[in-house]
Amino acid sequence: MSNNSVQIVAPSGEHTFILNEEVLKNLLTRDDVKDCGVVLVSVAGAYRKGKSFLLDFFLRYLDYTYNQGNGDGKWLGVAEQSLEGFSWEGGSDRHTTGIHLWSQPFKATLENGEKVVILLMDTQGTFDSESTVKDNATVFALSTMLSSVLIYNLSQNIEEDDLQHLELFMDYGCVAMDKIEGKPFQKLLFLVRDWSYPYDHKYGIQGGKELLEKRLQIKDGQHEELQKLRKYIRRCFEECTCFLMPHPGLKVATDPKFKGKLSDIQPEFLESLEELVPMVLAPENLVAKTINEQKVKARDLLNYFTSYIEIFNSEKLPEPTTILQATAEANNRSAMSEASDIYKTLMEEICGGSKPYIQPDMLDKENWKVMNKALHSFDSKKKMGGIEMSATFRSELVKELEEMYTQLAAHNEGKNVYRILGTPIVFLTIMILGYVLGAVASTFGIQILVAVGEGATIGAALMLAVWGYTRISGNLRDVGMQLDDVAAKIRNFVHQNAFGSPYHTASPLTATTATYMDNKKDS
Ligand SMILES: Nc1nc2c(ncn2[C@@H]2O[C@H](COP(=O)(O)OP(=O)(O)OP(=O)(O)O)[C@@H](O)[C@H]2O)c(=O)[nH]1
Ligand SMILES: [Mg+2]
Repeated sequence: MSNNSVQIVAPSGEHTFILNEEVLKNLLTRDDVKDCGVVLVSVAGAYRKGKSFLLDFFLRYLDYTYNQGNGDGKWLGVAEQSLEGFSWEGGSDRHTTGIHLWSQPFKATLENGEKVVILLMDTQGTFDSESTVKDNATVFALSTMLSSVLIYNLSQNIEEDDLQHLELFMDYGCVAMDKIEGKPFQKLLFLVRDWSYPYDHKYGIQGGKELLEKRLQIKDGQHEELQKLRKYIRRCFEECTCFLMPHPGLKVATDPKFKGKLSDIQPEFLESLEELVPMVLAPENLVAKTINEQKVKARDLLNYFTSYIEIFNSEKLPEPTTILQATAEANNRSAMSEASDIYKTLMEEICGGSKPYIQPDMLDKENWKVMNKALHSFDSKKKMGGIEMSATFRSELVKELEEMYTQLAAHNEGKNVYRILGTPIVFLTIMILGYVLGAVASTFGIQILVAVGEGATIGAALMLAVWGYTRISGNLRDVGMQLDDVAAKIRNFVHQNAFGSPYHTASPLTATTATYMDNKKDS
């Protein structure tokens, strides 16, 4: 595997986080990736509990299955191979900081035919000695909000405080549930490492389900807060499950020279991996990210990352309503950038750089059609935040498209040979006509017309010479512009008399913001 992990969110000293937007953009807006759905698998939880180590087995599976196209189940690799990918190591101090993604999105097709990319996310462990509550909440929030599968990595058991760390999101989910369609999050997998009681509940998914059932049970006499938390965990996630992992053996846990060789790992740990990893990543088990029942595309993720980082950096700990607001804004912004992309692509085909000049009136009509298509794409997306928020983003979109059109129209004008050469053509034409008139008039001996013809020829030649001088030297620019003006007036006069309308080169925006807004009301 020639790829590596990239740190997309980095701690910045002041207990805030910096988004590495450039790297994330390169990853998510690649042409072959940006329009795909996203399966984002994130592993979060306390530090030093084998999160990065586990993800490297996920990588092996993805590489074997999706890059090499194998399906024979022999993805674990050979006994003596070291385990590489996301950086992991032994020791008591925290290792991973911020948030990392694997630099290669793996491509897959869901059973419904939808194309997706699978992204793996490794996160900074919570509760190390250097992080504040807010640092932990930020990393955990980003994992929860952005992933379609959240693997909550726990050590030995599911304890009450493990559940309480989910509380912020359950409050968010509770606020969100009234405002959005569907459940706020997709899949939550409690992964219990070093499970030591297989005689109570067996290793694997079955034992995990039994344990989770017990831990999420609502009992009489239980504190109201505990009951509420349990109810919401189930209500906020479409699927909530648990897996019990055996201890990997002393070499893994205590040997500083351990490099991840399979031969050094307890066989029952490897057997559990063979059950766990395909359960998350096999083609038939992939869960794509949705928000408000809408598929989230790779490029949309960028908007969500940006919005969430902003609120988590700017407030002490954001209120659930603020998180919801940020989600709704990112959701509208995604619809907006998709519409704007549609406009750009379609207009590029009509008047892009390599396309020839197009009549301004025609361009205006095409713009009207394309703009309506783009706005239709925005309008037809199910959006969060209500009509008012969507109307604000819509008018921002219209403004953006109009600005793009002004630039495109100006660029189109730049290709108009007649406009560039308009002034000299007018003066040259007058010179030729004057000369012809003089010649014809002299044949018939009409002296007055001879004088007019010669006067026109000399006058036009003089104007042409002065115009040429102003353009070449850059001096007397006002005079040059006045001559352009004279030529334009003559041209318009002729056009008006010949075709009944003046010749115009500038392309006025006939479709204004108000017109588009009216259009929306009608539709
Ligand atoms: N006991 C135990 N140790 C494990 C397990 N999996 C990995 N380890 C060991 O745990 C140590 C830490 O592994 P990492 O993957 O770096 O842990 P992490 O959770 O990513 O740690 P941070 O990045 O600091 O949050 C390594 O020495 C691994 O060999 C496990 O299931 N049980
Ligand atoms: Mg780690």
